[in-house]
Amino acid sequence: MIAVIGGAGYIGSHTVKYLMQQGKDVVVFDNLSTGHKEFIPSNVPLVEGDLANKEDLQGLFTQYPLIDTVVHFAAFAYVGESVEKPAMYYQNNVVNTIHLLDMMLLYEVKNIVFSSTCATYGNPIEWPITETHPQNPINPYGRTKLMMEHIIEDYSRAYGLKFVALRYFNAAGADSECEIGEWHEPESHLIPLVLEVAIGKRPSISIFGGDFNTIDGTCIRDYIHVTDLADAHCKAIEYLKEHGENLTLNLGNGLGYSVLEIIRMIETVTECSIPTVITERRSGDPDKLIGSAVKARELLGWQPQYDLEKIIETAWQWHVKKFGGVK
Ligand SMILES: NC(=O)c1ccc[n+]([C@@H]2O[C@H](COP(=O)([O-])OP(=O)(O)OC[C@H]3O[C@@H](n4cnc5c(N)ncnc54)[C@H](O)[C@@H]3O)[C@@H](O)[C@H]2O)c1
Ligand SMILES: O=c1ccn([C@@H]2O[C@H](COP(=O)(O)OP(=O)(O)O[C@H]3O[C@H](CO)[C@H](O)[C@H](O)[C@H]3O)[C@@H](O)[C@H]2O)c(=O)[nH]1
Repeated sequence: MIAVIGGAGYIGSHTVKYLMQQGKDVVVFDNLSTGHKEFIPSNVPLVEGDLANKEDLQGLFTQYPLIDTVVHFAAFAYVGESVEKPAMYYQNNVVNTIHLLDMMLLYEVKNIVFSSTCATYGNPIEWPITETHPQNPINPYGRTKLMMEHIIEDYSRAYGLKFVALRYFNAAGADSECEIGEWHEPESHLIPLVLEVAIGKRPSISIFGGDFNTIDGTCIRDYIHVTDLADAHCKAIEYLKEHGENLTLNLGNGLGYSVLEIIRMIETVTECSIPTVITERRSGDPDKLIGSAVKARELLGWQPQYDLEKIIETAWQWHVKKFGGVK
């Protein structure tokens, strides 16, 4: 059985849906701090609990003794907030994750798939970024994730835990059946914010900086569909069971798009014109993040299915369904 920690959140809920479609046995553990109960399929049990409380975790592992694998999404993930409130981030992303690891050891659960991030690379020095690229995160959020990568490695060496650490690039898009999608409160990610302009909820999109060292002066990112991420998790779980070998993998499409290119693609897909305002840079934004996912393709046989247009189409369908009609 697979315990999905943070399974009511954006990437977690898409992974739960995908795992169920693959016939896996799943239980969700979530405190619903940023997740949504309605994102969990009715046939999947939810243990409402907080990683901060070891008793809640004991409850999970005693109630579901068949758990042999944990997929761990639960974390705080706003870069800006992590700069203002680092204590909150170190507590939830590091201390609370250590609780989870300790409880896994106590209940002899040996396999973990961990959500890491391209934010652990900081300002890259070469592209595409491979897994061996130096990791020098430039904000507390990225540092919490890098610390957890190291802690998990140490637990593996000393206590025999087996792990796959997945460094996602920019997760985007929604379930193609439009049952679930991206719903962060507050929303800070580019694509959903631009879609809010398209549905008339905001007058314009702020472009955070027009003087980056890129083709058009705006930041370049590697966007990867959330269902492609879900598929990679499923393959990572199978890999751990078959090979019992630790892995650290980038998950991205290997293609970079600037903020302006994203806005143009959204204008094409939505057939709406998007007013833009160039503002100050947001602190901690590297110019360009483009990942190499060659290792994930080779070792997991992972093949992303969604290009940028499909990513935006699914995000748009979900956005209109969830947040209202077109202006
Ligand atoms: N969204 C991205 O682009 C992106 C990119 C790279 C990495 N990540 C990582 O992926 C993971 C999931 O991101 P997301 O966008 O789905 O976030 P999310 O906020 O939608 O999901 C996180 C889930 O964890 C739960 N949670 C948080 N703290 C908890 C706790 N103490 N106890 C129990 N449950 C708790 C929340 O309620 C929520 O359901 C995070 O670890 C994030 O750092 C996300
Ligand atoms: O209103 C906005 C929002 C974003 N952006 C720009 O759009 C790009 C993408 O920004 P997002 O906020 O959508 O995503 P990030 O690139 O900041 O993603 C980072 O934060 C995520 C956590 O939510 C993940 O961890 C990810 O790995 C990490 O790189 C950035 O250049 C950002 O400056 C704007 O110009 N205007």
